[in-house]
Amino acid sequence: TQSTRPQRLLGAVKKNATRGDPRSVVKAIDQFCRQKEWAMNVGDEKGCILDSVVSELNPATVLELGTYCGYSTVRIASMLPPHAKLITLEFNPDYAAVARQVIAWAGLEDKVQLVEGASGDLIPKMSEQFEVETFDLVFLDHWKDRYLPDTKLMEECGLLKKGSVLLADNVICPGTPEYLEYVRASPRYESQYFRSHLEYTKVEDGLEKSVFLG
Ligand SMILES: Cc1ncnc2c1ncn2[C@@H]1O[C@H](/C=C/CNC(=O)c2cc(-c3ccc(F)cc3)cc(O)c2O)[C@@H](O)[C@H]1O
Ligand SMILES: [Mg+2]
Repeated sequence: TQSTRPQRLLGAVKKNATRGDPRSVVKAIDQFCRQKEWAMNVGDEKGCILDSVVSELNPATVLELGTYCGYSTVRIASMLPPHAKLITLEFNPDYAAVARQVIAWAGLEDKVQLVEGASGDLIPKMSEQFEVETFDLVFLDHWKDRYLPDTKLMEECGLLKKGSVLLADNVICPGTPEYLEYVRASPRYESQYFRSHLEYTKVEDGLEKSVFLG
């Protein structure tokens, strides 16, 4: 049977990255996507913006919506302080299986909890099932029409506190117009756009950083 692109991406990680070295895993995926096959990872250019937001925030609890192959999971988890936790949600079992191996290759299993399921179902269960009160950082990178409903759901479930940061990928391409309008118009958020490019291309894209004001 034919391999899938995520499986070929995993093969490139195992071939070119060093076990236990997250930066080499990130580099191997970026190289694979530049030289072999494009894939929808946040990529190296937007990834540097992601890194700067994480290092500035130094979050203890992180939620990622949409694991895909685990590229941004590895980028974020590799920068977390010792007892910090990253919960990442992924509803495609094939992608989840690849991501688990990418995260393991990077040696970051202890910092990451990959939960299989739909964000809309799992977000209301966060506090009781995953022992999380609030998230310091949420990285949104799943289906673009889920950014807004899931943000409202996180508000309703009390998962955001004053100072919590939402960082959203692809606000220009493919675009998340309803989400963008909401966080920019709402008095409960202070939003900032970081202009960049769609991963591995010259097309404009960017990240929107929105601080929850409580
Ligand atoms: C509600 C729910 N719950 C749990 N997991 C969920 C979920 N909704 C989706 N997922 C999961 O997350 C990933 C999906 C990511 C969607 N990302 C994009 O569509 C995307 C697309 C581009 C792109 C840009 C220009 C083009 F020409 C083509 C594609 C770039 C990107 O960076 C993207 O992120 C994928 O792993 C999916 O299973
Ligand atoms: Mg994306």
